[in-house]
Amino acid sequence: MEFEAIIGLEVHTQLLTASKIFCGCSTRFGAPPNHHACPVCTGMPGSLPVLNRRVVDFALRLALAVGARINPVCIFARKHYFYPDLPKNYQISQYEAPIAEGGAIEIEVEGRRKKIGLVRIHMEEDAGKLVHDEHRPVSYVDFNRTGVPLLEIVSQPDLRSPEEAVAYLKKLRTIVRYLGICDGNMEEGSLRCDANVSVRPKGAQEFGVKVELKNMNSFRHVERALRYEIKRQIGLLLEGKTVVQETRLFDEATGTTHSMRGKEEAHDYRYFPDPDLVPLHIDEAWIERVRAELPELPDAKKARFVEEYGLPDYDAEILTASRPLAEFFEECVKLFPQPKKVSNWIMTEVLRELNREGKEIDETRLRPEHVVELLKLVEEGVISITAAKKIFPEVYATGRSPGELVEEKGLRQESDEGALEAVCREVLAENPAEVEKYRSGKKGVIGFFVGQVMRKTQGKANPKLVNQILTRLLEE
Ligand SMILES: Nc1ncnc2c1ncn2[C@@H]1O[C@H](COP(=O)(O)OP(=O)(O)OP(=O)(O)O)[C@@H](O)[C@H]1O
Ligand SMILES: [Mg+2]
Ligand SMILES: [Mg+2]
Repeated sequence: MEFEAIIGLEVHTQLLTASKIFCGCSTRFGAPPNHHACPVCTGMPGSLPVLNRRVVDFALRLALAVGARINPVCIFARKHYFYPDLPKNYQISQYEAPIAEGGAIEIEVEGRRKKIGLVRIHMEEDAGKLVHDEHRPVSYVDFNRTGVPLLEIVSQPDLRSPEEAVAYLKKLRTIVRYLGICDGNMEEGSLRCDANVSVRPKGAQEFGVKVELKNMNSFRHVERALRYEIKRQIGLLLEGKTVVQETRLFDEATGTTHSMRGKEEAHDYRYFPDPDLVPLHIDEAWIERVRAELPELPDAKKARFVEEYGLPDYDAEILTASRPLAEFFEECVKLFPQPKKVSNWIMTEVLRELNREGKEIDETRLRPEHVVELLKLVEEGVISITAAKKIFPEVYATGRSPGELVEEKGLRQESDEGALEAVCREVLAENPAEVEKYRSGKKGVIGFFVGQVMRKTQGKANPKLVNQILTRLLEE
């Protein structure tokens, strides 16, 4: 029997606002514990929350970017649960009437495009952090994160494989980064994902019982957790057992999932409208103000790169996956209007360095001028492409000028015609048999001659020029 997986993701994104969602405390990461906490975010009696307007702006940006319907009146609700990281004993979230509903995110897996529907986007506050002492039976609580604004983005159960789930997550991360509303760092927890997954016999209409997976802090973990869980559920069904609805934690050491708790029903949260926060009215003018400031989004940018620069889909996809990278590319093309050459360089040499360091282009010393200077040096025959590749890592690491490094390392190509012709004549004189072959029609031996010239010049001869000179001498 064949099975298919059904996956829906709940993604939490921490917003890049300066202050928290309902108070003026800083959201800056890395302060000593409990230095960004006040009566409001720690839920002291008598304190009152005041909504941060910027959070709404950010939520609207995302809603518009994914084509969601914005609710003209949205409501904050209390979601009750008892856990020490949330001192109020409820989380301010949204339940009925979230800020936006519907919309979709387009993904591409193995060349196939697919729209993944969204259920809703809502605003809420983050909980604090529990720190467990390894040596003593003690836990500490840090409220710096309590009240940091989050957007929760809930997808429809439209995903059918771990690969699709990862593609969706990556796309969502690209979008929030483009919008400048979240840094999308999964390791640091500014983008977190709960994955809901069930399996059913292929062709069945009804969904199976779902399990919610937590504790995956990288794309790889999401993929591994889902893969394991799908296998586990299929195994149960094949044995005639049933899947229980529950929350399971991913264990990265073993690549498995284990039960954390049975899934409480939504009504256990006793949601009700927060009486301290009035319903939020969002008028057209507000929406239009936000819309006017939206940047070009990844899909549009990709289409434009194909259209305007004549790039293959593949290049455009990779270059636009990061907004700073796309901007870097365009800066280069302005100075060196050969898009494919620029793209090739970025997709190989530049991305190799970035991936190795796990960095974004704007976190490095590399500037568009560096890449352009290198490409021009190659174009003008001053250095070989091999030499350009050789010095690039140093340009990248130090931000030094390629021209300077070329001189310092003596990588300048020999482009003096007279000098090169002398070497060419030498090579031809030393290889009369090969010359005969050439003259009898075996033009391919020219490669051999070029190789010999390169050897005699320690690789510094300009190969294009050598080729020209050799052809001229041989045809004489
Ligand atoms: N049978 C199913 N199999 C897989 N995924 C499902 C199934 N049914 C629902 N889902 C997905 O589960 C997710 C449910 O998220 P939602 O936030 O609505 O509820 P919740 O998980 O109960 O709430 P909470 O925010 O408290 O965790 C959605 O992404 C939805 O697409
Ligand atoms: Mg949810
Ligand atoms: Mg959930």
